Amino acid sequence: MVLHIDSLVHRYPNGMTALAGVSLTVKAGERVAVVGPNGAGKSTLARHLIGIARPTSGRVEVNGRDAAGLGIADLARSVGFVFQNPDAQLHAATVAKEVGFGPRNLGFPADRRTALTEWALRVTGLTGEADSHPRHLSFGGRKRVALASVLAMDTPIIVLDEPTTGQDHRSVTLLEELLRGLHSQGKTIIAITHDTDFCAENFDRVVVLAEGRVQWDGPVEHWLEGAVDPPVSAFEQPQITRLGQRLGWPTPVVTVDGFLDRLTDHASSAD
Ligand SMILES: Nc1ncnc2c1ncn2[C@@H]1O[C@H](COP(=O)(O)OP(=O)(O)OP(=O)(O)O)[C@@H](O)[C@H]1O
Repeated sequence: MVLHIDSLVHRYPNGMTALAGVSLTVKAGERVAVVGPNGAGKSTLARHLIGIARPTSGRVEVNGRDAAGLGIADLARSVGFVFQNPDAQLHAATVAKEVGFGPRNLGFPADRRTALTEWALRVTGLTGEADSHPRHLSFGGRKRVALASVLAMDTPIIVLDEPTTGQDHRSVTLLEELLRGLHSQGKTIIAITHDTDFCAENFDRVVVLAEGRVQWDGPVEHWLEGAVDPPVSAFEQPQITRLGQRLGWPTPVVTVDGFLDRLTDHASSAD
C-alpha cells in the first residue's frame, strides 16, 4: 500500500467543510481516477497528498508514514503533483532549467539529474523547446512542461489534476502513451479528471467524491456501465460508448479495445 487515508476531514478557516471523512487506500502500481462534481473536494484531497494542506482530523499516510509528520520536501520524494494550471508551478527562464529544477532540488547526482531531465523532455515532446522560455509556449505546451518537471523527480506516485484540460488530441495521445509507460514501470498514478474517455482508456479504478465523501469506489468498467449512484450519465459517456449506442448494441462498450472485440464478435457471428 502506498497511500492510506483514514477519516480525513478538512475544514477551511471560513468554516467550509471540503472533506467530511474520506477513507481510501491505494496500492502500489494502481491507476486511480478521482471524479466528482465541482466543489466535491477533489483538489483539497490532492493538496493533502503533497502536504500543502493539513488534516482538521484524520490521517494521511504515504508509504506508511504520516504525511503530517513529513515536510513538503520529504513528501516531494514520494508524490509528484501536476497542477491543473501549469502557471502555478513554472518559474524558471528556460524549459530545461524548469525540468531540471526538481531533480537538482532533491539532491540527485549530476548524471542522474541529466538523464532524468533529458528523458522527461523527450517523453513529453519538449526536447526541441529545451531553451525556450516556458511562458512563450502555448497553454498545452506549458502543461507539458509542468508534467515533465514532475516526471524528472522520478517519484513513485504521480498525481495529476485535470491533465487533459486544454490539451489537443496529439498531446492527449502522447500523455496516454506516457501514462502506459509509467504504469509498466510500476508507478502509482492518480488523476483528478472530468474526462470520461480519458478514464475509460487509462485507469483501472474510479473513486467518486461528492460533498467531501467517497460516494463510490470500484472498477472503471462498473462505473462506466452505470453501476453507480448517481449513474455515469451525470458525466459525459465515453465517445466509444455513444457510438455503440448509435449502432444499437444492447450492452455498453466502454473502451476502444472493447469496441473492437465487439466488432469482431459481430463479424464472426455474421459469417
Ligand atoms: N481556500 C479555500 N477556502 C474556503 N473554501 C474553499 C477553499 N478552497 C476550496 N474551498 C471550498 O471547498 C470545497 C471543495 O473544493 P475543491 O476545490 O477541493 O473541490 P473540487 O472537487 O476540486 O472542485 P473543482 O472540480 O471545481 O475543482 C468547495 O466548496 C470550495 O468552494
